[in-house]
Amino acid sequence: MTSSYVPIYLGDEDLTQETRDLLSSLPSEKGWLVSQIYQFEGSWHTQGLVQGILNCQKNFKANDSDIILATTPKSGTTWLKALLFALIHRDKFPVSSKHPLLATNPHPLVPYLEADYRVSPDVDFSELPSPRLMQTHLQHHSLPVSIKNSSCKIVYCCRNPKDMFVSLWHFGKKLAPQEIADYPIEKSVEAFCQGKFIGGPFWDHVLEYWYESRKNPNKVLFVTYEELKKQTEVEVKRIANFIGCGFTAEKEVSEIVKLCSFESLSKLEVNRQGKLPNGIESNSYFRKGEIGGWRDTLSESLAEVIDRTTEEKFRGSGLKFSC
Ligand SMILES: Nc1ncnc2c1ncn2[C@@H]1O[C@H](COP(=O)(O)O)[C@@H](OP(=O)(O)O)[C@H]1O
Ligand SMILES: C[C@]12CC[C@@H]3c4ccc(OS(=O)(=O)O)cc4CC[C@H]3[C@@H]1CC[C@@H]2O
Repeated sequence: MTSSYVPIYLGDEDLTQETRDLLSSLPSEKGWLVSQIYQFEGSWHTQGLVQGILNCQKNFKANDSDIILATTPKSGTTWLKALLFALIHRDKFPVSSKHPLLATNPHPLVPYLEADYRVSPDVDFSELPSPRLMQTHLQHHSLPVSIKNSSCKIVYCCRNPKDMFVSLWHFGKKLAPQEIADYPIEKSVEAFCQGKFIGGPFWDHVLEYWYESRKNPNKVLFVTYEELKKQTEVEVKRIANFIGCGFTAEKEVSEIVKLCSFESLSKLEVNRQGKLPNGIESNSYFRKGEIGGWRDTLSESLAEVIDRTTEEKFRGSGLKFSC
């Protein structure tokens, strides 16, 4: 059994026989936050997620106009969900006191593919307004074939691994204090560097999308949390052009950037109180929203362990994180 705090879609109830058979053949380990994780197609997942991924790979049919947000967990998913939602729907929802992001957390506004397919294998996204916007944490090679073969666009966002790790560490501490206490930070860094956590290995995830974006720049846009933070308007315009909804008015850009900023979203009642449909407290997705915040949590020696892994993994790729 997975731990009780785990969102229902990551849990291990009602798996199909096909998934049970598959799981019994997969390498498995005690997770850092959940009791058991499984290595499927090179990446680590809970039993429930493996079921969701299989359903999604079998049943999801991408439209040419779809926009897929792909991220590693804790790398700016919430921010990009808000920005992309606001960009895509800006004609229907101009920035005003009635904007949906003022009343709804960004997560329920943008479906999370493998999680939604976990809850319901025949979930229907055909009612979503076009262009449809959906999110995934899947590695590129695990995406449903139709995402790769259609003309839909993929916006990929990652973050420097030390901040990503620290963000996940604090997220876990909030969600599962006991599991974190049982799993000291040194062990978590070790597991992280071995890639053994949901969605890991981090570096393989990033590299795959990095190479895809270079091979096919009209299909995959590579964004980093750091660049988005440092020059938000420039990056938002780049994203808007990529998804085919470029701006004419500068004012529109700055209004969307302001609406989706950490400062604005984190202050809203809807993001401070209550739980999301996945059972996680809404405020868990808003902590510090900074670059380099890892310094408050990681010792120099633990930071070096992550840096060494990054150096090894990214050698020769031309990819570097500034932090
Ligand atoms: N609008 C926003 N702008 C910048 N960072 C944001 C943001 N909304 C959430 N975040 C930060 O993004 C991280 C969560 O990532 P995800 O959305 O992928 O789960 C958290 O980082 P920290 O824990 O470092 O603060 C969170 O604070
Ligand atoms: C999907 C999720 C972000 C990832 C969260 C997560 C990440 C790593 C974990 O560690 S390990 O047990 O695999 O070692 C566990 C979790 C559990 C919760 C996951 C989050 C639920 C909603 C977020 O988008």
